[in-house]
This record gives sequence, C-alpha cells and structure tokens, in this order.
Amino acid sequence: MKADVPPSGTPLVELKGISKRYGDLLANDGIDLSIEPGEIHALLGENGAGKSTLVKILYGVIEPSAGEIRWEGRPVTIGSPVEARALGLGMVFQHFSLFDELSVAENIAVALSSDWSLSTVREKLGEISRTYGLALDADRAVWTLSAGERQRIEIVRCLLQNPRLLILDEPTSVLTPQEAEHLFTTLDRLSSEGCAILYISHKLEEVRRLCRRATILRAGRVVATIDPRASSAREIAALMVGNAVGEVRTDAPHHPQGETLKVSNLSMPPAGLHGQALRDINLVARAGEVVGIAGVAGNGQSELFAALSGERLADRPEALAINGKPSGTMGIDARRRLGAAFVPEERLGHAAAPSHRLSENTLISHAATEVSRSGFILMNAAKRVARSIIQSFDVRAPEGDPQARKLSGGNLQKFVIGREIIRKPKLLIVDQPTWGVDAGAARLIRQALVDLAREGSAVVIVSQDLDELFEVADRMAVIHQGILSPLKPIGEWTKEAVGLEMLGVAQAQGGVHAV
Ligand SMILES: Nc1ncnc2c1ncn2[C@@H]1O[C@H](COP(=O)(O)OP(=O)(O)OP(=O)(O)O)[C@@H](O)[C@H]1O
Repeated sequence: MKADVPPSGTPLVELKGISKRYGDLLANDGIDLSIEPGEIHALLGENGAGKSTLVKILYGVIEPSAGEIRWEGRPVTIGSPVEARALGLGMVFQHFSLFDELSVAENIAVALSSDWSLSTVREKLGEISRTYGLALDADRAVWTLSAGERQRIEIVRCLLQNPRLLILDEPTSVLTPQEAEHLFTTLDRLSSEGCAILYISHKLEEVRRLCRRATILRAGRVVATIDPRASSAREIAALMVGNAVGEVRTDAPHHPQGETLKVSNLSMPPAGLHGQALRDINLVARAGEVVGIAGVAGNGQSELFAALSGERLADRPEALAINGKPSGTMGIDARRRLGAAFVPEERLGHAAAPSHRLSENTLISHAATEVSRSGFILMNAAKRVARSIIQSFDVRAPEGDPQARKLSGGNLQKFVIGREIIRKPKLLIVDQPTWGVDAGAARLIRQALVDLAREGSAVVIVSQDLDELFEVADRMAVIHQGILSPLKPIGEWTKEAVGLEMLGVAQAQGGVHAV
C-alpha cells in the first residue's frame, strides 16, 4: 500500500466550519474535524446527530451549505464520489452494492474503470488478500458468500485504489464476533501503513478497542473530541446523549402462560434461487415473555419472519397458531386482526414507505383502527397517531409531518417500532430491532419490548446482536441453515453454546431440535 505521509503536523484531511441546512434544520452546524495520516478516528453521535450527513459531504455525495475541506493542507471541492476516490478516499457503505450472480473478481472489475482487465483484477486481488488476510476466492459467485466475505469484497475494492482515507459506516453490524475481530486486525494493519480510517459505529466497546481519537456529535455540532480508550463506554454514551444511559430493567416478575404463538413442524421451501429453506421449525411464545432467536444473517431469519408474519403462507393452517387459532394460511392483515404485529428488518421500503409522510405511514398497520372509518382514511386521526408515536418514542424528526426518508435511520426505527407497540399487540414479532440504533435509543426500544411482554404480550425478537438477546430474552433459540435449536431459558445458555449452535456444530453433534 502506498503511504506518502505528508510532512508531520499537516492533517490528511481537515473539515472547517462544515454546515448543512435542510430547511429549518441544521443537520451539520459548523463542524471542525481533522484526521491525521494513519489515524483511526471514530465519528460518534446518537441517531440524527449528523454523522451520515458529514461523511456524505466528505465523500462528495451531498454539497455542504457552508465550510471548507482541506486535503493535505490544500482547500478542495469534492463534487462527486468519483472525485473523492481520485483524491484518495474510499468508502465502505452499510449496504453492499454487489451483483449476486457475478463472481468476486467480476464484481470488483465492474466497479473499477475500464483500464482494469479481469486478469489484472485477479492478480491484484490475490496480492491484497494475502497482504491483509482478506481471504477471498476470485471465482466464487457472490450469492454463496457470507456477509463478512461480501464486506471483504467492498474493502478490497477500496484498497485496489490505494486510499489514503477509508470511511467505514457501521462495518460490524453484519459480522459475527470472529469476523469483526478479523476486520479490526486488517484496519490496524492499514493504519500502521499510513492509511487513515474514519469509523462510524454505535458499538462503543469496539470503538474503544480500535480508535485513538473520537469526535462526538450532538444535534449537528461537535461536543467533544476525546481519546475513547480513556473513557468507559458508559461515559462516552453519556457525552453522546447529554445524560446518562441506564440499563434495561428486565426483572419485573412475570408468569408466562398460554401459547400466544405456536409453530408446529413448519417447513417451507426457499423463496428464491438463493433463499434458505425452513426445516421443521417448532416454537412457542407465551404471554408475558420475550423469546429471542439468534443466528448469523442468512440462516433463515428473513424466511422465518416472512412465515410468521404471513408474507409467505404455510401449506396448512395448523403449522402456526396465534392465540390458539390455526393461522398458517392467513395473510398478514388477518394475522393482525388476531392481535399480532410485525416489524421487519428493512425499515425503508418494507417497514415504512420512504416518500410517504409519517402520518401516512401509520396506515400500514393502523388501517383497521382509529385512522379509518367505513373505508375512509381519517388523516387528522393518522396525524394524531404519528404525533403520539413521535412523543412516546422520542423520535427526533424534522418539524411537521415529514416524509419517512427524511428521518435518520435510528429515528425511523424508533418510529416503526413505536407504531406497532402503541397498538398493544398480543403478539409482536420483530426482526433486528436495534440495527443501527444508538445506545440511548436501543435502550428505549429494548425497554419498550420488555414492558410490552410484562404487560402480557408475547414478544419474539430475531436478532444478530447476542448482547441484546442476553439482555432482554427470557428464552432463546438459535437458527442455523433453516433449523431452529431447542428453545431454552436464557440462564441455561452460555455465549460459547450459542456460538456452537450459530456455526451448526451443535447440530452436527446430533442435538435434539424440538421445543
Ligand atoms: N434529505 C433530508 N431532508 C431533511 N432532513 C434530513 C435529510 N437527510 C437527513 N436529514 C436530517 O438531518 C439530521 C441528521 O441526519 P443524519 O442521517 O446525518 O444522522 P446520523 O447521525 O447519521 O443518524 P443515524 O445514526 O440514525 O444514521 C436528522 O435530523 C435527519 O432527520
């Protein structure tokens, strides 16, 4: 890797007084930030603090309303991602932009200029894979790869262009603990060679492990620049939100009873070419309890969610019962009428309609309630519901009744979860509840899920975040290749046992897979 380190004392990049205005809202308000060559610098802040806005400005995706960017001491204008890359910036986004059917090498080649032949890409890919321990098989089709391997493609793609600054937006949210550790080793190595890294994450422990400086944003402004190793995760979270973040209270007494959800020998073929079949799933969730489903992404979680919500139907009604009523062949609305509610993983486009206003987005699940009468939509009632969700779930949204896409990711997640919880469903099934959500908001969401259960609902949480499940679940199972492990009280699980189930080792050793 090339590392022409500029004379010491000159930052690699300096942002001076960067502001971005959206109507009345200052998403970035006079931000100063500098990054030294080879520095791993964290950008922290609660949801809506302005982190994405700032890196989009740096990467040339949006134009600042005011301020200056200096690159190695020279003022520059970064008008597009192409210009950003030419300058020496690389960015690994949360959502990968890969073609499933193409091979690893082909995916890299299509993203580069036509000067790169497939054979040069292969050669360089081999070199970079070896140097940085980013194992990748050039000929494997992308659909066969894990999320960690897909992310490696995106990283290699950046590294092929010799970046001087690599921006990573929540890179570990899709990784297993082992893959995350591997990524940190790669980043340490890049840093030691002079490549600077700007690292956005809500996981404060990993920021403490990796970064030497952290800039903390609150409401669009820099509130502190700290050495994260010198503070605890709790202290950093307090700086981000402006007050202390408590723990989720789960100790309220509860006596789970009945079978609010009962899944019996549910099998389903894969939905598409590369989907995961569900194999003989048995699961019971009782009123009063939180049931957690752990697993590495791509092992049938989305298929299970689709089967539980009615987006895909079972072949017989008895495969799934809600409050004792066979409902395996009922669609999503009929299941909602039985008292169920659902929050899918993807918030924009699935859980919420991006171009519709928040009030209109309440209709997705409230259509049968107070927001409609005799087939007519009562828009004022929908606005009232939206306002009450915004208040109860501390959703920080632009003034008025904004479109869903104008909310930051974490705030939209609070809105979507709130929209389902305020209906007080008897059964709530939620996929990845706190994905991309800051520490304070994650606590609020988890507490709301636990409170709903303690008030007598059954809550099923599908999550890749093991810490989250250990914090809130009463019973837990692990899904691997479409097979669900036994559902056991949380106290009977160790992290090691969960890890073995996640990798399928326990299944290979002949575990019994029934409730
Ligand atoms: N296109 C837009 N129009 C209006 N407001 C916007 C737009 N994009 C972002 N905002 C607002 O700007 C603020 C900063 O959003 P941004 O996405 O930068 O936050 P963030 O710190 O990245 O949050 P998260 O951690 O939730 O992703 C938020 O209040 C958001 O609602």
